[in-house]
Amino acid sequence: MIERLSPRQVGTNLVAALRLTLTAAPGATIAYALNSAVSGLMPVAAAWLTKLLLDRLGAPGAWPALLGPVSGLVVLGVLMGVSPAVGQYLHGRLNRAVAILSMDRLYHSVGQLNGMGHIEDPQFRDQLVVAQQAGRGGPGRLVEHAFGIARGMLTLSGFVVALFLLDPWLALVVLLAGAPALAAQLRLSRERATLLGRLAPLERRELHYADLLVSLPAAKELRLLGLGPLFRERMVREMRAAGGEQEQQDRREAGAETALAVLASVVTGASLLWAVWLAANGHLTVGDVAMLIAAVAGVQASVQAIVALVAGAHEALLLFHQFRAVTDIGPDLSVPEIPAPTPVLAEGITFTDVWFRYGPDQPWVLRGLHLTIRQGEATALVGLNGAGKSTLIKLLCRFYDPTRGAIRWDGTDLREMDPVAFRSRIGALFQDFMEYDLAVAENIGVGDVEALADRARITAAAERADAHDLVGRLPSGYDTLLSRIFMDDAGPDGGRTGTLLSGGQWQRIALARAFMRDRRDLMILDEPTSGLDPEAEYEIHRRLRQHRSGTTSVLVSHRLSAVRDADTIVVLCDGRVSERGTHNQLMDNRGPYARLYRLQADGYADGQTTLAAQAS
Ligand SMILES: Nc1ncnc2c1ncn2[C@@H]1O[C@H](COP(=O)(O)OP(=O)(O)OP(=O)(O)O)[C@@H](O)[C@H]1O
Repeated sequence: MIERLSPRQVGTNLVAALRLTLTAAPGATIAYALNSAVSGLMPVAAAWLTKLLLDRLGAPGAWPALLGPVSGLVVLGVLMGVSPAVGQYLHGRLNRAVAILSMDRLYHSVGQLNGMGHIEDPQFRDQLVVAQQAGRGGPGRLVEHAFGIARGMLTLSGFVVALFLLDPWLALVVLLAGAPALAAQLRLSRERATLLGRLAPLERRELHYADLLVSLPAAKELRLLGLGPLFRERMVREMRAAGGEQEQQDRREAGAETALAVLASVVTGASLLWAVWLAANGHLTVGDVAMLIAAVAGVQASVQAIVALVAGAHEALLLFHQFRAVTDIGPDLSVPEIPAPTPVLAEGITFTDVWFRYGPDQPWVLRGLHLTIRQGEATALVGLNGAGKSTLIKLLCRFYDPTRGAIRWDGTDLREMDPVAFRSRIGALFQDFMEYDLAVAENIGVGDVEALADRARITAAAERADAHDLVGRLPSGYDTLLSRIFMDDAGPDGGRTGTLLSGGQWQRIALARAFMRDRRDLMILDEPTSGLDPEAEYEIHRRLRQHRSGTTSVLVSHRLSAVRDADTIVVLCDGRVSERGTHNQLMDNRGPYARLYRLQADGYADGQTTLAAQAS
């Protein structure tokens, strides 16, 4: 998953990271660069001043001449003490600003995914995990490493020049001794980055099990079925697998670093011997020896620091590349440069020979479906489990494009429209609606974000969904926090726990959310009353009938009594329309609809007979 980068990719990623930091924190970036440059030159300056001091110490009456190097060393000492603290502060500031900007960009790009294809793709989700990790500290780390390398290069060049002046051969040997370290660290950093990619699926599964163990929706089944130990054991298994991979990597790193440390010590020892031998034979002064020792140690320290920084930068670069792969991914549904307008629906929506499957390796769900949803009519979709009703709804919202065939809005193919503009024409209640950990008013208001603060519209939507009375009974009415995982600390008395609703009560809130968009062209209701008690269900359907005149609606329901007065009932079977018509027409047809309807009606009749028998 994490591949080798070409020099061009290295360059573009570095430029992109620098641009990101300059946008996020221009002042801190420039100050950090200057601080790095100053701190890079300080060790060399200190070594030269020490050499000067030592050489002048031997000369008679040298006191005035000593003042220069001494005061230089004092100033350097102060700078050396201050520079790391300043660097750390600037780095923290830079990192925080970059993390905010990169996470904002990452989630902006994820928000640009206009379909469901990528978000349901496990490979993309793994890539997303790496990008999330890289986005938080990655770009900042990359720039920090890049400046660190520049700082190290400055120190290194200073010491190399000094060493060359004293002994060119020694300079060459010390420099060459850094080459194996560079090669080894580059290899290790690539391995570390690849490891992150391999760990992503393990970590996602581990988090999934950990989440299940404390999740509120799973809590009941977990306790009743005793699933805790099973999921805990699976979580630990994923952690062990990830830990095993990390352990192997750590072992390789420890081995390589030990070998490199031994090599460095051998080079230092040999250079020291060489310097002492030269001094003993009168080729070097005491100051030269001090400079040579400082230069050998300085070159080695800066080569080591550069090698470690290059390796770190390499790893950060590979991760940043993944981050950019996600931020540059672009929309997963094609949108023409100049999209067709999305006019008010005048005639209807047509499905022409629509074939659809969720992926090339998945079975066909819709198989040559022809359907017309006429403007102003109520169309009901019925069919057995897995017949493709929810899939049809998802295509109707353009969460996916048909694999073959076309869906047209008043004759315009949905693919020619901008999905965002198109979806703003639709109101929907999905079978798997969301229960947001927000206040009631917000839970309803998000149905039309522009009206989030419009209490009158929120109340009207709640009244239509038969939810107003229920909200009135909650501790803070529309301001009640619907959550058991957050405290409601925004209220006047603060620190109150939130409230949890029943399934049917939640469904009414979700229905009210859908009604926030009731002036749109198309209202989609996928099993809107499945969790409601019979009285509430009757009431909601009565209101739906009352309000739907003139609006176009698509209703999916297994409760056939709820769909019997739709203008058209469409029966889906095996991804095709098997019959369509009004309730009476379909009953006369004696086809699948009539059979299902009788089955349900008989169930109720049997129940009534039994109840009557029990009563008598
Ligand atoms: N995201 C998905 N990825 C892969 N396959 C899917 C996905 N969603 C649904 N399917 C498959 O598509 C088929 C049709 O599912 P769909 O949810 O459309 O049926 P349905 O008629 O709404 O069923 P139900 O009455 O149970 O809600 C099923 O076989 C299901 O496994």
